[in-house]
Amino acid sequence: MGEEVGFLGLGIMGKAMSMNLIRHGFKCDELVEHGASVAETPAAVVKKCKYTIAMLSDPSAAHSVVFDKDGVLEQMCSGKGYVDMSTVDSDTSSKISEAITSKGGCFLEAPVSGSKKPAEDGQLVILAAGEKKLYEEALPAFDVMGKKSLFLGQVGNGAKMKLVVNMIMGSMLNAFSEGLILADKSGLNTQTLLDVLDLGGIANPMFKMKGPTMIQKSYSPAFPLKHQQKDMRLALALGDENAVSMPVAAAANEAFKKARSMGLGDLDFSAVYEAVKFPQNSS
Ligand SMILES: NC(=O)C1=CN([C@@H]2O[C@H](COP(=O)(O)OP(=O)(O)OC[C@H]3O[C@@H](n4cnc5c(N)ncnc54)[C@H](OP(=O)(O)O)[C@@H]3O)[C@@H](O)[C@H]2O)C=CC1
Ligand SMILES: O=CC(=O)O
Repeated sequence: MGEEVGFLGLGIMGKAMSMNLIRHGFKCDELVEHGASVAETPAAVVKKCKYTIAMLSDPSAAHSVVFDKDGVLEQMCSGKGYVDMSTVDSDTSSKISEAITSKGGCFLEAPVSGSKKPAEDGQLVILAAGEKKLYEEALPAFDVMGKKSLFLGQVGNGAKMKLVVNMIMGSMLNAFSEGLILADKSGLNTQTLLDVLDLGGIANPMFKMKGPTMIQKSYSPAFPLKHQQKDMRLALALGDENAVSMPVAAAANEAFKKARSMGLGDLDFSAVYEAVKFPQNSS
């Protein structure tokens, strides 16, 4: 990926990831600042660039950027590559893959694990699947955006891996929220709980990072709650398809849905703490 790279989707993640590409000498299209040029439509980006990377909110956004009028597909052709790093379900990814390859292009899905700070620091974990040749071509870009890239085989495997990881993460955050509430309601100091957790076998970076801000009710979005709920929903659908019973994840999804209904969808996903707390406060 020596040539100019197109980047579609400059939200929390896309902005940080594309900035890293620019910092490391990639010429990035679709960035307003820092000397990169801006194109009007996804089709115009694809026309101009050999490689286009997308980092979009959800399956519907990933789908429409490719298939809608002035979308990626209009200018896709042999010799071009499309790398979708959004978190979507494997069906969406497969449909996009089929469309891109039917026009002669190459497709790779490459969702990432790691949030705003790892994106800024080039420390993401990249879960790629699809066209191996495109993976190899994309590695120099992945190396500046991430600390580790994995190639997981056929299209869909990257999407599934990402959903499994985020299903676990969302369930853990709910258990953590309940623990904070239980500690508080039973007269314990929540900061002491964080210290104890950090010393033991269930210490982890998420509890360490989110715990103090949750205690302070500070939910500036690194990973928007609406996206975590989307991931729980998609992971539960994957469970349906495979007849995997997931009562813990289903309960966690309900809490994220409740948080959305409370208007917390654009806050950080740790704001689920407020939804978990709410029934206790209202009783
Ligand atoms: N934030 C995080 O910690 C992580 C997020 N992810 C995943 O990465 C993806 C992006 O997340 P994040 O950056 O946080 O999300 P944001 O909500 O900050 O950004 C989403 C981006 O998608 C664009 N978009 C949405 N709908 C459309 C559409 N119909 N057509 C074109 N563009 C569209 C938005 O454009 P506009 O602003 O113009 O609406 C924006 O650039 C999601 O799939 C998320 O699940 C993965 C790992 C970590
Ligand atoms: O998808 C979110 C993350 O932190 O990874």
